[in-house]
Order: sequence, then structure tokens, then C-alpha cells
Amino acid sequence: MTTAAKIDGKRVAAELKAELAVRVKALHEAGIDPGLGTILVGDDPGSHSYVAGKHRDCAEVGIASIRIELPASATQAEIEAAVQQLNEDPSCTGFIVQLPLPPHVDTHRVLELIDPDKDADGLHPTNLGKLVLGTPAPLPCTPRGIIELLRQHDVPITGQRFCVIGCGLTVGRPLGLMLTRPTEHATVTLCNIETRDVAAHARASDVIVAAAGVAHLVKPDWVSPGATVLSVGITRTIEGILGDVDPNVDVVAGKMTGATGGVGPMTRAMLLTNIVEIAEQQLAAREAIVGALT
Ligand SMILES: Nc1nc2c(c(=O)[nH]1)N[C@@H](CN(C=O)c1ccc(C(=O)N[C@@H](CCC(=O)O)C(=O)O)cc1)CN2
Repeated sequence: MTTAAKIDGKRVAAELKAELAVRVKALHEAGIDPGLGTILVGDDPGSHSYVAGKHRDCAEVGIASIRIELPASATQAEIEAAVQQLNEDPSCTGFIVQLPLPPHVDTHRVLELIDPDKDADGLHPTNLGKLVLGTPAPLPCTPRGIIELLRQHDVPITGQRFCVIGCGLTVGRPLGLMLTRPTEHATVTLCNIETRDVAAHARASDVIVAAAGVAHLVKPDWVSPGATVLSVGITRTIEGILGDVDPNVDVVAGKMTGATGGVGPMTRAMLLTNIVEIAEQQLAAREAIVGALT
């Protein structure tokens, strides 16, 4: 019985963070100290754990962090005021609004108010539009992490057939856009809740990305022998965390992530990467001005 090789996001994320710490030090020496802001609304335990992880990562690489927490009862106006506060805060290089927001909030309106130059999640419509056009812009963290994870584990992308299960704003939709850029040129089937016979689409694919938030959705008979399988969605149960991929898939897959330690740590590492890149662009712009004046 074969066992799939592990795709290790924890290891790759640790390597990326070590490189980022060096870049943050160089920025500091040039007079720029990057800062990440987070806006967290409500008491969802998952969201609290993810935001806490993002701030731990910042401390690890030397990025300052600014944390805004609002109760689940916060009004649209209060959340928009928090966005405005971080838009105007010079110590905040970039920020995120942790999703999902409570159901009474107009999420798209909140995302639209983020200054696109401070959009550390790459979810502002301007930056999603730039992704479609192929213009440089901050990229959504989970899809960026997935592509980096595949590269680091020598999983080919160009010309490969991908089945992305789930078409949410943070993973499926932007991942489809990124995988079909001319730099990747993958063939992507983006499955949604109405897709007929998702198993057949998955079986016809070289890489399966499960981002539906349905525990153990992807079964061994959904996977063609040797395929790569990434688990993105997480379901919290009293027995612990369950991923979207049944662990028994490891007898069929060539390479796969676990429910944890795969894509999650990469999402966080890519958020830090986006912050450092924004800060480096600010430094380059400053140096260009100094150069033009001297
Ligand atoms: N504004 C955003 N909101 C959300 C995003 C996002 O990219 N931007 N993605 C997800 C949640 N997410 C990031 O915020 C996220 C998910 C998982 C992890 C992670 O490190 N997971 C660990 C396990 C965590 C645990 O034990 O609780 C792992 O996989 O090992 C980090 C970030 C939705 N919202």
C-alpha cells in the first residue's frame, strides 16, 4: 500500500519567515519599519486563532502589529471607521479585515473601503481587477501560498488539470484566476455547490484543491493514482480539526497535505510577504524621489 508524500507547509513557511526577517531588518536599516494591521469582528474561535497566529508571526519576523477588535454587535459604520483608521495610520503598512464578518455586515462595502495600496489580502476590487489584467498587485494569501507550496514540492502547474472545490472569495475564485495566468497556464475546473458529479471532475485531475469547508469530502475514490491533493477547508469538531480531505486518500495520492500544517501556515507566511513587499515598494519609491532630487 503506497503512502502519499507529505506536502509540508509548516516547513516552507518557516523558511519563508526566516528570509522575511532578513528583509525586514534591511528595511529597518533603511528607515522603514513595516506594520500589519488586523480588524477582527466578533467571537468566532477560528478567526481569533488565525488572527493571533498572524500577530505571533509578525513578532517572529520583526514586523510591528496593530490590532483592532470589535464586538459581534459592531455596526457597519463602526467597522468602516476602523478601516478608515488603519487607512490613515502611517505606522500601518497594510492590513486585513478578518473574514467572515457577522451576517449583518456588508462585507463587500467594507473591502471596497480599504486603501488598495494597504490591501494586504489582495481582496480589494482594484487589486482583484489587476490580478485579472496581470498587473502587479498584492495577491490573495491562500492562493499565493498554494502556488508556492506546489512549486516548493516540485508539483508541476503548467498544462496540468486542477480541480478546485469551492469558489469562495479568499480561496477558490482567486486561485482559479492565478492558476490560469500566462505564468501558470493550468487548466482549472472550479466546482461549486451546484456542480454535478464533483468526484468525476476530481478523478480527471492532476491536482485537487479542496476548499469547500466540508469535513472529509474528498474520498480515496475521488483521486486518480499519483495525483496531488491539498486540503484547505477546516471543520472544528469536539474530536479536533478535520480537513476537507479524508486522510485515507493517502493510499492513492502521490503527494498531499494534512488537515493542518499544509496550506494554513502558507496563508500566514504570504500575508507577511505581502506586507514586506508593500514596504519595499515604499522604500523604492522614496529612493526614486531622492535620486530625482540629487
Ligand atoms: N481576511 C481574510 N480572512 C480569511 C482568510 C484570509 O486569507 N483573509 N482565510 C481564512 C482563514 N485564514 C486566514 O485568515 C487562516 C486559516 C488557517 C490558518 C492556519 O494557520 N491553520 C493552521 C491550523 C489552525 C488551528 O489550529 O486553528 C494549520 O493549517 O496548520 C491560518 C489562517 C478565512 N478568513
